[in-house]
Amino acid sequence: MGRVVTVTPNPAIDISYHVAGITPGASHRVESPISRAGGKGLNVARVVHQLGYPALALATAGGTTGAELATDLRASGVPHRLVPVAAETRRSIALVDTVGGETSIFNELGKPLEPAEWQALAAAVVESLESGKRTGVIVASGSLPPGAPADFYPAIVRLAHDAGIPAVADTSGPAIIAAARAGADLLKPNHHELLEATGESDLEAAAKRLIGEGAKTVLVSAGAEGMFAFHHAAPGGYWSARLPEALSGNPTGAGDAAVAAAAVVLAAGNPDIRTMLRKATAWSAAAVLMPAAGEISPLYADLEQQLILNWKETP
Ligand SMILES: O=P(O)(O)OC[C@@]1(O)O[C@H](CO)[C@@H](O)[C@@H]1O
Repeated sequence: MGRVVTVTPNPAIDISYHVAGITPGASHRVESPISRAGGKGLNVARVVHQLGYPALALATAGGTTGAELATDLRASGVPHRLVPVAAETRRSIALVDTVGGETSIFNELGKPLEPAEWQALAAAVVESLESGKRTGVIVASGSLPPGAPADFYPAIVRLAHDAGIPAVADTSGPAIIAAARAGADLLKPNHHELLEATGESDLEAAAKRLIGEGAKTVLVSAGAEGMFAFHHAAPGGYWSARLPEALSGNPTGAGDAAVAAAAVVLAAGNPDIRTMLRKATAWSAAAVLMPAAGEISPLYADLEQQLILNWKETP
């Protein structure tokens, strides 16, 4: 199987605070803060690597947080290449209420990159494709920092297609529409990102809009409701998958685990939508059981056995 190459222009140092009972306006003590290299594409590469599949993470890194990100990534053993940038790498904070069951996420926007830094990141993608190692899929993940070139993710999709391999994009805002128009093989927005980016009020209409724009498959993660899969060759309906009972835990990175699963399926040259949906839903649920993003519980295979899969015909 070819490796999964992930591209993360706007990575983050992810800080997770687990607190038993969060009261807005109150002061809280945090016993065991977790701090690690994050950002969607790094989480995808971590999960792919954890499950023993080949991965390469490409990302930017700058300033002290960038140095911290580099140290943590090195320690993780995930194969990676970091493009040095002048701007300080951002932080993202997840507040997990272990009693209330709610998680709140605070994503810094990130700082603008220089045009030469964007070119260096794109060049790293080209070099990964030209290296002797076979790449099976390219995954472009995460929000873009302010001032990012609108064409960056579409350009990544084109690079993948020129190399004859599929491209996945997991992002938000106008970048999702741009990736769809470039013909991305898979888009994986969450429910809220999907409605926000398309301006639709209904999940099905919104996903079909992305297919209409040019995306081949749209996987929508919808928390406790599970996951929905729309495919361009099956316009008469969509698949859904969910567990009999939703799991509680830390949902940060659950979507990235879903992307990791879908990327492994695509890289193996088996783009069957049901296989992709099953694996993506199970890995995503297994991520909720872990304290921080970028890893999944070994229970993922058991969870896959429990899934309820449905095909819904639509007019
Ligand atoms: O600002 P983005 O890129 O949309 O989200 C960033 C982020 O919250 O997403 C990951 C979880 O999916 C975290 O590791 C990370 O910091």
